[in-house]
Amino acid sequence: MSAPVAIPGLDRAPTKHRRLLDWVRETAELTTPDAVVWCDGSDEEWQRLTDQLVESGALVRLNDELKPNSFWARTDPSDVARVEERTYICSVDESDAGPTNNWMAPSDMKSTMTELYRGCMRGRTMYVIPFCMGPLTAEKPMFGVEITDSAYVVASMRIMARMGSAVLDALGGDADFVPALHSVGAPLEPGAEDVAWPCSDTKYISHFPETREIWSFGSGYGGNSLLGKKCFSLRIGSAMGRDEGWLAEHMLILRLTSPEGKVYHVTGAFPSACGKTNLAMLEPTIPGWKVETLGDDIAWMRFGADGRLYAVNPEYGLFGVAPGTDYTTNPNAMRTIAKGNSLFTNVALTDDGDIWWEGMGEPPAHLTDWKGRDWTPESGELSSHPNSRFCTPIKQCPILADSYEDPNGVPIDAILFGGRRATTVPLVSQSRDWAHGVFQGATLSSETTAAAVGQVGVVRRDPMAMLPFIGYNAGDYFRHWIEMGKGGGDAADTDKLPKIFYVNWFRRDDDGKFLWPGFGENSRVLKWVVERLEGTADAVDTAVGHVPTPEALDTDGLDLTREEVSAALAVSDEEWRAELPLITEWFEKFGDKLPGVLWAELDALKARLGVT
Ligand SMILES: O=C(O)CSc1cccnc1C(=O)O
Ligand SMILES: [Mn+2]
Repeated sequence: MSAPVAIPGLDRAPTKHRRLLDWVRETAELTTPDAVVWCDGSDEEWQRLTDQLVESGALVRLNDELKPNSFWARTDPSDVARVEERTYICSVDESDAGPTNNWMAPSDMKSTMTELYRGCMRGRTMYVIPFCMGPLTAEKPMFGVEITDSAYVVASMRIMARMGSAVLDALGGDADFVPALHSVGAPLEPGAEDVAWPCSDTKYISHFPETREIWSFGSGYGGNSLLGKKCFSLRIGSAMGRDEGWLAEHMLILRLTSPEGKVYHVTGAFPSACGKTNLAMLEPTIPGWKVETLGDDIAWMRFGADGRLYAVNPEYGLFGVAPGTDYTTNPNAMRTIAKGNSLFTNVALTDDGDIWWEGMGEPPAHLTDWKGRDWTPESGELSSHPNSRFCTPIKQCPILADSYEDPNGVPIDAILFGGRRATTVPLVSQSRDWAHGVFQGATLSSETTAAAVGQVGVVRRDPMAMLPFIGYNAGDYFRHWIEMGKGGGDAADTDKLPKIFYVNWFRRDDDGKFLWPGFGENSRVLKWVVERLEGTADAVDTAVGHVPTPEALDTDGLDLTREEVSAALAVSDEEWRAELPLITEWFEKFGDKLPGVLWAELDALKARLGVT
């Protein structure tokens, strides 16, 4: 039995949690950091870490007058987005990962990654971050512990999740937690000068659903390293939901209040960088309507005793796409970041110590771009990376709903599935019933964005906007959605289920011009959704669901002709007949895993389109 390794900080663990202590020790002995720090989430810790990051050149402190207690970071240009081709679901059986996930046998992945982790934290500090996804007051708090060698990750996790001493205390001596191991994969040789953004060309973002573990190596950025977000709350969370009868979804949550004072809650699933944050923080353009935010990216939905589906946002911050965000497109996001306490990554830095990105109107005469270079409007390049992000506390959002911290969540009245299609998909349609809504979600299609490495603008299936985040076989995931449609809680009544709608803000005319103004005007679509819930709005029964008549949509004050509104709402049977073989090809990927009810929905669509 080798003598326990003496690593400073390892034995100053402020916990008696045996499994946690053993895991931290094993990891320290494998990765051999110079020190271990148990993160407490305090202001002092934030100050110490950000000072250290500024000192190392990883962060630039912004002008306190302009963005108090906020910082600018630049990644290595090779580490700018989620790496889907290096993201793995390592289920015991390959069939449980399914055709939309990369798979490696758990034992093989662990052997491979153990060798990568061996000594990888040399010269660095190993931080232990106890965190909780969702309120600590939940009946069953969803604990995680992230081990990382990145102080940037610690600072970001303090914004994005409940973390530190309060979580460690709540963990007690034996609470369950999801162990999440992260390293930037860049050991620091003695005397070597550190780089501002350490990372590795070798990247693995691996998930072990059966044992609820996460192992990440080589990337310091976003969903690859803030492991409470996509890795825990969606990929591991979705497997938990499958096993326990709830849903972990890539959805915003908003509260909508009508002029009459009636309150509705809406969740919306939109692919990455397709406007979830904007919709979650919407400023309605129609009088008397109010939107309040509960979350912009992730929703956990469970049945309440009353048989309604209740949603909670497990996150504590907003990690939004910066470019395109400004006081016209998302004033509430701008007001949130204006309060400070935020991190900005891969945006541009102004000469007076503020941030700037494309979409903020006229650019300053000079900027420092996301690569650290001098930039002028004549540079001919973007000042900010398309996937650059603001990371800011959700509590600073001026329209945060007062029910945000309710551990039971809010009752959902409507679910929106949002695609990003230039053609074919109408502005909004209501599903015929739950099964048809699941069919709409399962066949959601979108043009790809910069949120993930790869080509932009390619149309791909993105079921429930969860394609990169389903932690198991997508065919089983569709089945789980169908099962959820049987209702739950003490009053399992399908009438209590949310109604499902399919929206598309991105349709264009033949000249490529958007047919719908979007942004705050999307409140008009929310109004029609509510009126459908109340049974007061007209609709045309089309092959793809109930679509508003042009008159049923409140377009007062909009500079749109009736023809333009009709074009946005149009359902072309010919265009949808062209979709049929693509949907068939998509469904065939899942073989016998695909629920028969979805084949039946496709047959019904064919019949409505006059295809035998
Ligand atoms: O994680 C990243 O690097 C960007 S991707 C992302 C970040 C925040 C919220 N959602 C996403 C996404 O891809 O859906
Ligand atoms: Mn997202």
